[in-house]
Amino acid sequence: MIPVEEALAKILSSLTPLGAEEVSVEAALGRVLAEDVAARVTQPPKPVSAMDGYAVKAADVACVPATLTVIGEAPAGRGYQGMVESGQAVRIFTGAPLPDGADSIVIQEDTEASGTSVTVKEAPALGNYVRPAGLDFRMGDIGIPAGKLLNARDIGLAAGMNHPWLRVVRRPRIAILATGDEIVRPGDPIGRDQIVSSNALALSAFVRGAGGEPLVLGIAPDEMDGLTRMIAGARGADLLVTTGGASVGDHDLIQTVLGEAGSLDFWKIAMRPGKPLMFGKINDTPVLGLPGNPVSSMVCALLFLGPAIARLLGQAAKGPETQPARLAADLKPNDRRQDYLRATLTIDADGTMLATPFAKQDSSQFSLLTKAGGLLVRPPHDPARKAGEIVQVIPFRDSYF
Ligand SMILES: Nc1nc2c(c(=O)[nH]1)N[C@H]1C(S)=C(S)[C@@H](COP(=O)(O)OP(=O)(O)OC[C@H]3O[C@@H](n4cnc5c(N)ncnc54)[C@H](O)[C@@H]3O)O[C@H]1N2
Ligand code: MOO
Repeated sequence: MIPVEEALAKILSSLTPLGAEEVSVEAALGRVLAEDVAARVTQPPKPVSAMDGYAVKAADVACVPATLTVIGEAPAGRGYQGMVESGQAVRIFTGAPLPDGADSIVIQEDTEASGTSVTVKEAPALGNYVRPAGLDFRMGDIGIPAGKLLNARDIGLAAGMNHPWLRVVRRPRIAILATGDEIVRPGDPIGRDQIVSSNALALSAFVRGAGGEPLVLGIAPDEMDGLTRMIAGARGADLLVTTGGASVGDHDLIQTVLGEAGSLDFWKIAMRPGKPLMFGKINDTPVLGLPGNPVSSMVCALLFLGPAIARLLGQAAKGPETQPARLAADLKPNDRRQDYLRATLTIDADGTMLATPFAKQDSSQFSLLTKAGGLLVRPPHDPARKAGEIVQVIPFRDSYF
């Protein structure tokens, strides 16, 4: 058996980041930026008012009250064209350009208007409520660095920097193939001795959440010809993910089929759940073969598929992060496999995270994976643990997992 880290390193070393494509800025949420976003405008382009009021010369109103002649109006988007001379003011609104000759804004609450004149009652400091040109950014400033996963704030800044289109890393195309004569798609007639497939759709959701483009190929039978034909559907994908048929049974054919058409390593990984895992290539498409047990396939997705997608997206590719938590139940000594126990995670009175592993941990129990708040990680040969001891957990933080 090989350790989890070794398997992950092998997978990552055989994947290379994908190229870029252009998408509209509004379609770029959740995409990875392929090149720096530099401002194509200066914002604000010229000095503008930050308040509704009057544009004045500060020197004119150093002694208050002071009465000025209102010579015109500057609404946002349509600035005053003339020059403000001594003794004059321009009625101005938030976002409007500061008229030539004016240097400060008096807010309307500090004035009294009467016909074509205005009396200023509070003296403004020089530059009061004036936003200088380039206060936010200047032409050429780098707003968002390449490699950033774009969120709504980034979309706003990129749009404000005048980018209708952005170059982003192409979404990894991940083909997903479930295998097994015993499984049917949800909603299809369920034959005698058959069960409903959960893995392919769970993996599809996982891929989408992680930034990939899933393509569910369907369910391949436990028979060479059918399996070979279904695998051919993965042509053009950046990665083929299979579930089931990874073990040593007579009907576990994935390894044989893939091995004949490409190259495939079969590993036993020192982890539970998720011991049998395959990795290799077929027709130059990398293949990740996950175990069929539903919880094993999802834990393997979290540990291996997530980082693999991150690598294809050119992002830092590493396993999920752990954090300390206080154990809420005693645990027996662990054997040589690294354990990933489904656990509820709660916060106790002093703010410490409390991990309560479920008593049953069979890798067929998807319902417990959904109830869990995270995985309690136990290293190989971890000694018996008592409630109250500190352990490491992987909280399910990603909104899509
Ligand atoms: N003699 C041994 N038997 C097994 C070993 C072993 O080392 N020696 N390993 C066990 C472990 S650990 C695992 S994990 C499983 C992995 O088995 P496979 O990857 O070959 O998967 P299958 O046999 O096809 O299925 C296992 C289990 O999962 C159910 N399944 C399969 N696909 C789906 C799906 N899409 N949705 C829902 N459930 C699915 C399937 O019906 C089986 O119950 O092997 C152990 N055996
Ligand atoms: O790896 Mo299996 O996942 O222990 O059931």
